[in-house]
Amino acid sequence: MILVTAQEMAELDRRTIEEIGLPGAVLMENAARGALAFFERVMPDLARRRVVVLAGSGNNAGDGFVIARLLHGKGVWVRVVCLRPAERLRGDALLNYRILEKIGVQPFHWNENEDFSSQFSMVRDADVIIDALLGTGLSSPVQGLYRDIIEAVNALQKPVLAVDLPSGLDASTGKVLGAAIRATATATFGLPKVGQRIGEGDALVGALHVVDIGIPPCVVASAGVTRWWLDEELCRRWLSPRPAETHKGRAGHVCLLAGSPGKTGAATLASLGAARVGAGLVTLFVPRSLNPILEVKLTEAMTLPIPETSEHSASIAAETEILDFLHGKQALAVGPGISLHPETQSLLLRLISRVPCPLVLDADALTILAGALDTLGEAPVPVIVTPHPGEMARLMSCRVADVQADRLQVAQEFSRQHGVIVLLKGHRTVIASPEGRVAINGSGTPAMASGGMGDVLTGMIAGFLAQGVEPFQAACLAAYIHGKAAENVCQGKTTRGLLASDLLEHIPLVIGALETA
Ligand SMILES: NC(=O)C1=CN([C@@H]2O[C@H](COP(=O)(O)OP(=O)(O)OC[C@H]3O[C@@H](n4cnc5c(N)ncnc54)[C@H](O)[C@@H]3O)[C@@H](O)[C@H]2O)[C@H](O)CC1
Ligand SMILES: [K+]
Repeated sequence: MILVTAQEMAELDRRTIEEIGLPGAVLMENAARGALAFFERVMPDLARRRVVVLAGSGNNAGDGFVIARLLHGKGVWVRVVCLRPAERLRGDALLNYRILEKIGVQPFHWNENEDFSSQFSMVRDADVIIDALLGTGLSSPVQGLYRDIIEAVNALQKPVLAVDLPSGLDASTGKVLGAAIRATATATFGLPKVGQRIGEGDALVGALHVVDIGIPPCVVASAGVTRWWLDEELCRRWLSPRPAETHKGRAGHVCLLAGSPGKTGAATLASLGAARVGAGLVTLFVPRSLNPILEVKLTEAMTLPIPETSEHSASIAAETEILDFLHGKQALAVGPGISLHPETQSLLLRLISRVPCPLVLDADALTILAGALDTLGEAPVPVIVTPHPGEMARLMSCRVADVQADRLQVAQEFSRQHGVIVLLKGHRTVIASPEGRVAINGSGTPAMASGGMGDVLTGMIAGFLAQGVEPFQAACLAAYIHGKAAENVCQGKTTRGLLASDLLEHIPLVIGALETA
């Protein structure tokens, strides 16, 4: 599903109203009705609860007024508390404020000159609070009364149902501006906001539901937004079905350069990750003395013993043999466990500028690359780099905290700067492409924080590349399926003890579920 910023959503609203002719009041009515239907699913006994709607001064408040009207019509005990005078209301919000008055639901207006606690008692006595203070119109850090109310509501530890966004959350960045509501659930309108999926948004929205308010698909399509939330629906679209007459020669040949003493597991996991997403053939380039070990650890994947250094890592002498072998192959993954031996470093940098097939760089290859970023510009093929936050910080010469503070921006900046696809790992993995496409992964579990997970992912990306999936989508599919496989192993029962090798047999099952749904 597409993710939009506040500005993009406002433009979709504007075009729907001004160019298509759907009145704003209709959108508001659709928004409120859809939100209430979702809220009633989240809280089936809502009709028997005492509900307070907290209203601000814009159309988010307008949604709240309509929800109050609908609740009143169902005989629900509902009160509306406005933080701003009615004179501040405009347009559809004012229209629905007046309608509320006419049906006998007189909103209460907060008086900043009177005692906070006594006025707040109405909110404190409610069973459920509906947050219609601020939506996509948030334009500065909340302060004063808004901040006091938000912090007091959060302190109540009562169910809070957010209209469009938890108030105080920036829809475009996921940053909290001053203070933000911690919602039990959020009904958002039209399309999910990128800020609900990154930064602090993911935690603050609670259960998120997208309400169709009637924005025509043609308006969404013409907006040309290339930012996605990676979910089952999207991955199903991007995963082209395998033709019946496929044979292993048609499913691509993945090569990997991985492994060194003590790191044969990384090479094994990456090779099996490639095989498990359906690559036809897999060949692992491995330092000669380690070959007997990998011959035992691997069955389906082949190995090619290559010249090695005195420390049994890949040697610069392997360059010609590797490049010769790569002709006619469809993808190369380099990095898991290759070591930082100077000769291995030289081999990597020479391969990057000569490799004939799409290239995935991970782990030690990224550490080596941090000292030679210009090499990326010499790559004659698409390159996908898969840093975790620490490796991203080294590549960007910044602190890890800077990476994590703005993951989307950091990934997009590096991608554009170096012309590579960036898969920035972590909670909500981000995939960015040089031409501006970006995706946030919706799958995964904290149990994935264990060694080897990245090796499997690297192999999976290479495996999709080998099957002809275009690089951005290959990285996205691998990220989603990798996380979903981990979810399926854990089944919500654990957040620790998951082994990277546990994922392997679940990968084809996740793919199968995507293909058959
Ligand atoms: N997405 C859709 O198709 C629809 C969305 N709807 C709702 O409309 C809001 C956006 O409405 P807007 O009036 O632009 O903004 P808000 O209601 O979010 O608030 C703006 C309001 O608040 C004041 N304000 C801004 N920042 C602050 C602050 N830090 N502290 C205090 N007050 C602040 C600002 O001056 C304005 O007065 C969207 O979220 C949906 O809920 C439509 O209802 C239907 C179509
Ligand atoms: K809100």
